[in-house]
Amino acid sequence: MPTRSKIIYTFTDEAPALATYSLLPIVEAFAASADIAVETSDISLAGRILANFADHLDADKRVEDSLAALAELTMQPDANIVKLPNISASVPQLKAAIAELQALGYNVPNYPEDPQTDAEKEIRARYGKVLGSAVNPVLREGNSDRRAPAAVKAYARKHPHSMGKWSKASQSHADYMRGGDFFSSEKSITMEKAGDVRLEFVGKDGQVQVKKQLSLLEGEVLDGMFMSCKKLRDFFEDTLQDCKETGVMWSLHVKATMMKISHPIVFGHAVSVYYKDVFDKYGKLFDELGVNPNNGISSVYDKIKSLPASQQEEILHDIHEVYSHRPEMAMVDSVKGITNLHIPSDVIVDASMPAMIRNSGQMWGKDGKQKDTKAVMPESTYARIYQEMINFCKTNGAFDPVTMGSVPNVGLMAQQAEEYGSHDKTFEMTADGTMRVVLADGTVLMQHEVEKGDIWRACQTKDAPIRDWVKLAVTRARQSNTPAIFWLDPERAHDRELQKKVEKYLKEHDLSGLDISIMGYNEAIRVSMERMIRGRDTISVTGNVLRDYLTDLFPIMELGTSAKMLSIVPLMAGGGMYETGAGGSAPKHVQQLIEENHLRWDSLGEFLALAVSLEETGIKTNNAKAKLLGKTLDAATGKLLDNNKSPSRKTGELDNRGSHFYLAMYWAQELAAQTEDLELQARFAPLAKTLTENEATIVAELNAAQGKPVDIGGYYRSNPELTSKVMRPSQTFNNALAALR
Ligand SMILES: NC(=O)C1=CN([C@@H]2O[C@H](COP(=O)(O)OP(=O)(O)OC[C@H]3O[C@@H](n4cnc5c(N)ncnc54)[C@H](OP(=O)(O)O)[C@@H]3O)[C@@H](O)[C@H]2O)C=CC1
Ligand SMILES: O=C(O)CCC(=O)C(=O)O
Ligand SMILES: [Mg+2]
Repeated sequence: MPTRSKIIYTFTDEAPALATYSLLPIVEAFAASADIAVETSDISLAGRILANFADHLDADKRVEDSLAALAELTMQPDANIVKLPNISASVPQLKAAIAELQALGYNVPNYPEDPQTDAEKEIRARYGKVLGSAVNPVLREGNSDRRAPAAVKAYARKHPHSMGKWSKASQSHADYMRGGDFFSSEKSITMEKAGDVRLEFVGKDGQVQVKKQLSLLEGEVLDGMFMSCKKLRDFFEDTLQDCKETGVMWSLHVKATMMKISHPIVFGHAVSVYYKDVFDKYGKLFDELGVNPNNGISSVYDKIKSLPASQQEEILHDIHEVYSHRPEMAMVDSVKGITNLHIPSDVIVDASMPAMIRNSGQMWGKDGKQKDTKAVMPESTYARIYQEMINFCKTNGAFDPVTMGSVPNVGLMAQQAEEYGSHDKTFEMTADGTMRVVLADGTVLMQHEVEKGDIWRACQTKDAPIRDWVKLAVTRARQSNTPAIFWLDPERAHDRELQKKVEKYLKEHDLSGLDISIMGYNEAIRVSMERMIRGRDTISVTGNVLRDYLTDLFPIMELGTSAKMLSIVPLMAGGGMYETGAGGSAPKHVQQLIEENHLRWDSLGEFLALAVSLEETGIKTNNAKAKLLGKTLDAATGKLLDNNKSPSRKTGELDNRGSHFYLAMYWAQELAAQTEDLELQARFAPLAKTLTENEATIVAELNAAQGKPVDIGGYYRSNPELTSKVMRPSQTFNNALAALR
């Protein structure tokens, strides 16, 4: 008998966490038959807060630091982790989670927005570890392989999702800075040998302030770049004037969650430029109150609550006045009056831009109607790809999911590559001067003249992940017999350094019969789209940010959502992490569950990830039963797609729980029908029979639960008993599953 192996199933937030309450009992029951333990690991936002403040909690309320344990596991060759998406918290979300935990009796400290004392600074630093994208960069000790499996693509062709029509007259477009942004100032070097560098600021008075010391490895690529605060603010003002003149709606698309230091600052400038009159008039008062535009206009609403009613009304009146002379702004929720600038985590570029493009290039205005939009994305580095796609749709019309090919991605992300690892090397300048990168021997590697308010950052990309990324690209090209394009822009200093390495490492592989090329971003996306509308597939091999953007952009066009992607992270130490989908944690879905007890979250990403995870367990531990479980799970998923048993968006129809029931039934049927393993056949035959015979009863029980509000006792840390009850409402199904054990 093989040794008992372990799959770690992460417990996260929002919709995927809710889905876990229903899916995990099924997975545990099936996996046990192959002697596999499925262990959960709580990396939810609430869990991470508690783990970081264990010393503030009573002994019975302490939790272990699961993220740290998982991070260690990624370095082990036997790691097998199914990673669901988690909240990357903005400051307002973090504060809401803290308040909820405090109300539940957890004695965690308040978030110090303006820390003064050493104690406050220490608390703030600890919360800094929880803020923003704090999980993925820690666990992603491998590069990324994301694609639509054949069965999923076939499903999308058979049941195409709706696509908004494109008009040649559409005024929608992407707008980005033409100078003064990171792209314009990027400098890049490759370390010839390992060495220490200092990132330092030299003031006008010659004073040197060391901001950060880094130990760089041989072959490591280091970039430095900055965004001019003045030019950014001028750019925002210009975009607003342009919208005012042309009548096009204004929207902002950044990634304040993942780019947790630089993008909230960019977002904050957008807020204080759009509402300039208000910030000019009340600047001093807002400073006293602690208003922070980086947290959105909601920060004003929040902080003025302490003022007398009349003064609050005056400020609200002035905010309202702004709308009369500023262009219309895209809404997140027009019914509730929540705009694009409300909080920084509502509009996240990787998901928001494809949603807009899929929607005829339009977003929703304050009257709830769709309108042409200027999509403002200050950083021009990557914004141009969206303009290319918009142009393409204007010329060729919307993409057709029935005929279009696919653009899978091989993304460089291991060891916090590129911008996504830049947070501890990102600084908002407090004075005019020079930022420079200096070797230990005093050699200046690069420098930039900066002004107060500018955002300067450095990015690191290690050599080993680059080499691994090239290998992964060649492997995928070979295995899928698909052309692969490295998206490397000759205009970018960083990409020129990368290109040298790509050319070098490609030589390590047998490339015979493969079609591998290197292109700038504009050309790469154009060629990929031209091939795509002719039904052809093209692998995009990209850096970390494009990985993120493209793995929502193309899947949302092809499949309607990125949740249906197979997302594998072959860990460099030999283990595997299987991410579910490429999308997020869908907060709107939780709202629908609470109001109507319907969960439209599609767990397809979880099904796909689990099948690979089981198969890998089987291969690595020589466990034939595990392999068979993986194979039959894949077949069951195919059947589920074929029979259209994915969750519906409408309350009263099959939802997440119903789709889990069908998965279990098809999986049991597959196991009962196979003859490779008679023990498994005998074990699952009774379950297959019970579920098949009781299909109508179970679906009726599941659907009958819907339509009424439910209480799960919390948002960030819901009550496990209440949530489990809500997520497992069919007694017939629960009993059948229990009988398997
Ligand atoms: N890997 C990770 O850990 C990731 C985490 N995130 C986090 O997720 C949160 C929300 O991010 P956001 O950018 O708004 O994007 P999401 O990907 O959560 O949502 C965008 C929309 O996509 C649809 N969608 C996404 N996943 C599914 C699914 N499994 N089933 C059905 N529909 C789905 C939903 O559309 P509709 O509402 O129309 O049904 C949803 O509203 C943030 O906290 C973000 O940081 C984001 C990306 C990755
Ligand atoms: O970690 C995050 O905040 C988001 C990750 C993400 O969007 C992705 O990897 O596609
Ligand atoms: Mg993403």
